[in-house]
Amino acid sequence: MAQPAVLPVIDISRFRGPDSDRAAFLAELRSAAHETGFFYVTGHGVPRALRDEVLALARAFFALPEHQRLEIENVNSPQFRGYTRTGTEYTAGSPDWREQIDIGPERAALTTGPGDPDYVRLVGPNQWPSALPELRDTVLRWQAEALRVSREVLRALAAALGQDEGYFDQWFDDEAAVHVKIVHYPPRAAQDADQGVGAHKDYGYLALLQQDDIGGLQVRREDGGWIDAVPVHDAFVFNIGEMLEIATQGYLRATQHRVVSPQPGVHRYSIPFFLGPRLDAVVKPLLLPPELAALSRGVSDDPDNPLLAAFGENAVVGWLRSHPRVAERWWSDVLARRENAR
Ligand SMILES: O=C(O)CCC(=O)C(=O)O
Ligand SMILES: [Fe+2]
Repeated sequence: MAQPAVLPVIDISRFRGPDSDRAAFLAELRSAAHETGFFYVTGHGVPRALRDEVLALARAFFALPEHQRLEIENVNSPQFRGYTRTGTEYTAGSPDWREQIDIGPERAALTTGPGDPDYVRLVGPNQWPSALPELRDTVLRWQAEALRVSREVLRALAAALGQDEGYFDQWFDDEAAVHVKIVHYPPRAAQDADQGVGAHKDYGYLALLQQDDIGGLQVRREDGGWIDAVPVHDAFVFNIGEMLEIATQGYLRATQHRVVSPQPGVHRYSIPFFLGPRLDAVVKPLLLPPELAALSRGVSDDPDNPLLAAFGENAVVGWLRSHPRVAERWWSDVLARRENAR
């Protein structure tokens, strides 16, 4: 099969358009999601002003003096929310050259008892910088819009897979475990040190990305080459997460991608949004129409990073692994219990 050089563009407003166009729209979406697992989404209705505002605030936050960024460092947060410095996150054994803020659903922490699952401790408030008070309101509005658009894309995907469009809805209510990152990729430190973020797949169901106009995101092709996800005006980049790969037994695929660091003197800002379900969600394989099931490729599970069908436990394992300092400070009892159980 010829390898695509550019990612397909999906106009999501066609999903609510004339009935006569529905089958063609769903076929386009299905092939974009099955073949590359990455596509641009236009027609999403997120106001330009909000998208500009959130990027402008991202630039303003990362321009703050370090002590003001560290005011919201994630070690302060039992829920892994807040700021992480450049070079402290690793992908495939090498440090990623980016700094970021992790933001989740804005909720009060729950009081937990001995019988509660560990994931209940992931529920809680975000941290917001006192030096940039506007950030909270703007990011929460953007988060709500990203949730709206990604749920709509998920409904369209359910329909494209021969299900009722509400098939996934029960796991994606107001308690869905969504995750926003606000990311700054500083210029590369040396010409060959270009790992903004190393090659990886996203977990969750879908990821939505708002990027600025610098570029650097690359998507793995089947033949091992890379496609540049060049910035497209007014479009979000969408990709399939590992949970949808599991649910479709590999009919949809979570494609690897990476970010190449900007050139010296150039800074890139991006805002990824990961659509996770409720923490108590359990992923069940869906029953695909036979003609699609015949094209399922199975789930490509990594023995170093096994995927669990129970979403909340998956999230706990992922956070404990990726932020050991937060884990030691706030989750030492859980770590000890898990260690003893091995
Ligand atoms: O910043 C980007 O362009 C993509 C980031 C990404 O892939 C991630 O954070 O998972
Ligand atoms: Fe990613």
